[in-house]
Amino acid sequence: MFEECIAPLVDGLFQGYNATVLAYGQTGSGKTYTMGTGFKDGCQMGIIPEVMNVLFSKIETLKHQTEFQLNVSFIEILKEEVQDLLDPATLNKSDTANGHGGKVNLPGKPSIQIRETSNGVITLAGSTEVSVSTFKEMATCLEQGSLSRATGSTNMNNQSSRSHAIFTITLEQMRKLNPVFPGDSNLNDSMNEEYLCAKLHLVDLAGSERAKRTGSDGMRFKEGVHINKGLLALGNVISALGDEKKRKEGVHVPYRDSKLTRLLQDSLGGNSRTVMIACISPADINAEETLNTLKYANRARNIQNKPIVNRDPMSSEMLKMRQQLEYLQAELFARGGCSSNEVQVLKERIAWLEAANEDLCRELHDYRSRDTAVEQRETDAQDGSICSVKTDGLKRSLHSIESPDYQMGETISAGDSRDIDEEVAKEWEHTLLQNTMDRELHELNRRLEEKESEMKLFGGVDTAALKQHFGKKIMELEDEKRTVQQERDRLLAEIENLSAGSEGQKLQDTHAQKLKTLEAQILDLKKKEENQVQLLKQKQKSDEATKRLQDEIQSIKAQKVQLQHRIKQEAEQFRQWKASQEKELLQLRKEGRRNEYERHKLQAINQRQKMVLQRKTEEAAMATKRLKELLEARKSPARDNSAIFNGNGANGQSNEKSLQRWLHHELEVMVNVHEVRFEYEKQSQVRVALAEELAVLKQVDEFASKGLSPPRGKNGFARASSMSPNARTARASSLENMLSITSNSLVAMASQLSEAEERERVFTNRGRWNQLRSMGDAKNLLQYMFNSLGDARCQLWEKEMELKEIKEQFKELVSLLRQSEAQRKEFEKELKLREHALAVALATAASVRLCHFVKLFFSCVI
Ligand SMILES: Nc1ncnc2c1ncn2[C@@H]1O[C@H](COP(=O)(O)OP(=O)(O)OP(=O)(O)O)[C@@H](O)[C@H]1O
Repeated sequence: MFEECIAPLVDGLFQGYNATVLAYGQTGSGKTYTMGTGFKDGCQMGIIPEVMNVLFSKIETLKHQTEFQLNVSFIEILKEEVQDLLDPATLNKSDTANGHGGKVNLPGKPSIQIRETSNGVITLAGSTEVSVSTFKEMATCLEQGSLSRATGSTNMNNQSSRSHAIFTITLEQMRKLNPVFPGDSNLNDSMNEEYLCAKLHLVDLAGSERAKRTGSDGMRFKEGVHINKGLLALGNVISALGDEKKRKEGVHVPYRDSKLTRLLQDSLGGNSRTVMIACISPADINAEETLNTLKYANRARNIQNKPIVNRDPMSSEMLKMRQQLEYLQAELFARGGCSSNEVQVLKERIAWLEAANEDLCRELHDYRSRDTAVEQRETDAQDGSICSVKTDGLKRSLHSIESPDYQMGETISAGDSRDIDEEVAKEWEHTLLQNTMDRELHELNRRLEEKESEMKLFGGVDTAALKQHFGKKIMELEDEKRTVQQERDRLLAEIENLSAGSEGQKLQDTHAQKLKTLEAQILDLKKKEENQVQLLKQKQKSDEATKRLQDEIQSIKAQKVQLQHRIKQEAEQFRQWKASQEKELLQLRKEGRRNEYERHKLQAINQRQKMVLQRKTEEAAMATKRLKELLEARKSPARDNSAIFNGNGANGQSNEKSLQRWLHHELEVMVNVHEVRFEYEKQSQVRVALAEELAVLKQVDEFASKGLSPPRGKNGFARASSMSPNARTARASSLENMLSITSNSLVAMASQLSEAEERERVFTNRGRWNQLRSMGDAKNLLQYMFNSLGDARCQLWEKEMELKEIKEQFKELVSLLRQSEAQRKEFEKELKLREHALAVALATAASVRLCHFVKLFFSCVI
């Protein structure tokens, strides 16, 4: 953990970054153990001793180039009071005071105050800061402070920390920097130094605790209340900082609610790199606390700090000046002595700037023309002119939308397919537009980056400083020129005054020589001055070019913002359109599903009807066939009769049998005719119903084709008009099919019936009994008929009895069914009552638990 989380913070200290390590968790979970705040007898366990090790070994390696100064302070917050653990006065008393809250501020010693400096840094006024230079010294401080810290025994920890402890290491460093002017290190020492100061807070918080579990009472209980209060305030701060929503809303962060949060203000959301260690217990009895700690830590993860390098203001200023100086040095060095080169460089720069400017103008023009084209496309799309380009992708997507299944094909018919066309075209158009705009944005970004990097070439140049520098230089040159000119004038005057003697001649020569040199100097100075003026002018030009470049960048940025805004708008419009489309599609799908269901239902009805009809028709056909056969058999009565009555007249018994067969046959014909007539009537009724339904369907279709709504309230119209056109067609064709089947069957039956009637007419009156030739035959037949009638009656009676029995059984079944239905209702009622009772019981239990929790919460707060 140290390598992963803490070592980088220690490294950061050397770069001037503040850091904080916080250990948080329930009592007895190992915070003190982890932090090493219980450092005793040189036993090096925990983070603080480890930090000390790394710190001193690093100082050892860097000490030849940096001066270090280390200070430590160690304080604790006990019952909302800040106590100094390194105060020599309290140190002596610690033996007696420790562990039992016997800590009191010594009389005369002002208590430690938390202050905030003008630049928002939190300081502790009155706390002892011990300067240390070795590991041992620092370890002594830690050990002494740890000994002075308030600890006490609870049920959950033998040596429970009763306060929040903060061990602070302040690292000050004075770094030697490389001199700006090589070989000029004696110029100003302070300019070649950098001062950094960083603080590392190592915080061992007191553990959150529940009085019931820690078994604390009296003073220990009061301590616990204070501890929880401080932790609650810390929780509120973490919550305000860690909740993104709250952060965005700018919710007030209650740092001032407790001393702990006030002291850690910088560490939580401020200028510090902070690590929070969540100490948890693996015991299941602590599961709730463990979960709370993890939630706490999870929230703390979202806090965003803003660490900065803590350089002292003088040092920062110095750094800035150094950078400026270095730049000027470089400029001077680049321009020194070779003015024509310099002019050349400037000229090149101007030419390049002008070319860049032209490029920018051209791009701007391109962009504007593209922008107009996009706008044109937009207006076209609004006018409803759908893009005529139909790519493969478009066709594919059209196909995929059209294909799904029957009901979609049914619902998305002619008119709807146009909608799909429009939808796909719109989607396609949106993608096209979005792509174009994205490309444009990308292009703009690229150019902006290009321009900005070009600007950087100029950006680094402090033009005002350069101008000032050149102005100063020109003034200096002018001064120098003036001095030289004055010298020359003086020499000229001297030459004139000198007599023409040899001495004078000699002096004159020397003066003339001097004069020449001076003239040459003046010329040289003039040249330099001109060069400087030229440079200044070039500089101005380059400034103008820079300004133009800046303007261009601004304009590109404005365009970029506009484009981004349009992309956003377009995306939003498309999203809304898409949502409405999806809603419509959903509606259509729903309708489609309904239609599909209807279609299946109709199919099933058609199928069933058809089957029933077929069965009936088959039965009718059978009856008709039988009738036909019977009638065929009766067509040759003479032959039969002769066979019956003449051929075997001698045999009386066989004659009797023949007569009986004849009677049977006659009866069978009669029954059969009855059956066929019955079937005929039934089928006629079915046919009428089918024909009526078909007529209604056709009328509804007619109305629909005319765009009218069919008359309301008319029989069958409502059902037919609720059907989809396709379903109507399917039903109509099925009806026609069934009609043709019934027609055929009816025709066959009608022909047989008419034949039977014809025959019947022949046998009316006594024609039927012409078969009987003698009284004996008649008596025999009558006897046979009487017997048959008697048998039939007896059978009828038996059947009636059976029917009666079945009816009785049916009645019993119905009453049983009613009883079981009543019982079911009773059960349901009872079940509902029980459910209600259970819900009430649960709610009561929950409210009791809530009350208990609230009570507990208030007791903690109090
Ligand atoms: N990782 C560990 N390995 C071994 N012992 C541990 C470990 N963590 C904690 N302990 C032991 O558990 C006991 C309680 O630990 P510690 O005092 O650090 O808890 P704490 O969280 O600081 O409690 P409190 O909040 O009450 O001060 C100590 O005896 C400590 O030595």
